[in-house]
Amino acid sequence: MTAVLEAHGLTKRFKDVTALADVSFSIDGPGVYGVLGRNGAGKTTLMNLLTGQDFPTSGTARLAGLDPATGSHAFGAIAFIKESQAYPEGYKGRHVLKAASGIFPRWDDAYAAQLIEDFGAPLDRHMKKLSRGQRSAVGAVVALASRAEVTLLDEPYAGLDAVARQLFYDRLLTDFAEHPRVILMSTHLIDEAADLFQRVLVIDKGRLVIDQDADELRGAAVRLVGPAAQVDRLVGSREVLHRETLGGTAAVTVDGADDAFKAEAVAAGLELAPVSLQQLIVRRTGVQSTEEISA
Ligand SMILES: Nc1ncnc2c1ncn2[C@@H]1O[C@H](COP(=O)(O)OP(=O)(O)OP(=O)(O)O)[C@@H](O)[C@H]1O
Repeated sequence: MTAVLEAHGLTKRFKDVTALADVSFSIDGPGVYGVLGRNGAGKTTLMNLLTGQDFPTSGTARLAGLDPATGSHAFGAIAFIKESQAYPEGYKGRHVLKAASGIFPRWDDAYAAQLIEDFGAPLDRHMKKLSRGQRSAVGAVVALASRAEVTLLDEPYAGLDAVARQLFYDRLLTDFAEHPRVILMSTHLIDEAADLFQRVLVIDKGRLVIDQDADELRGAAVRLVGPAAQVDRLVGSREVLHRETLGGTAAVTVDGADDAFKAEAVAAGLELAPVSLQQLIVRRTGVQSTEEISA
């Protein structure tokens, strides 16, 4: 089977900056996939390479088995929505939507009209004069109503307020259930968007450091709180992502916590709390820390 999106040893250097280093992965079928990472991690670079907006220094990117820059992909099969989208001079929201309806064969006019109302996307003002949130609103309509087989979203809703962002997540999940497709979305707002993703790719300083099923990842770490000696004994040689102590009490975030370990912790009377996807990623991609908190 031909992968829908594929990277093999994908590397991009800008003079002395390595934006992406030896990234390999394969996305084989419909799903909502998260590309997560800190500022400057390489998320936009990855999306630019996957859509042929830029060329790799080495390695290969493939979109539906073809080179994204030179392959003859089906017209309108790919949508790439990004915050920094440039529009032709004089374009208003309605021009953007009209153009999109001509490009994407699965464009749904009725759905677009509903989304325009939901997001309050202004149609009669020049794109250049819109606020960041208003531009994002137009982008969100295109992102969803295009129903492209492969949709790449680079922080598409970054300018939207919290209410509109929640609406975007709800609409995306509902529409995806009815029209499954490959949606690859980058975001900083990990906890907010966490429930959308079935698989998560985390990039740190250009390297792909996590490529894992989101549910597996969510259950992989726990926070244990209890008497320090007891916590440490139970943790043993497991990887500690974070440790805080207050007097004789320790709070330790442990990676690789399986069901047996969790049951043992509960049986030992230790407090056990789940670790959110955001906390886990921050811990795995941040500096491992040990804190002594003075009372
Ligand atoms: N055209 C360019 N010229 C030089 N350096 C670049 C260029 N584009 C990106 N970079 C550098 O490559 C690295 C990765 O940038 P990229 O935009 O891919 O990160 P990002 O994960 O999308 O960041 P953010 O979350 O802040 O948008 C950064 O160090 C950035 O400064």
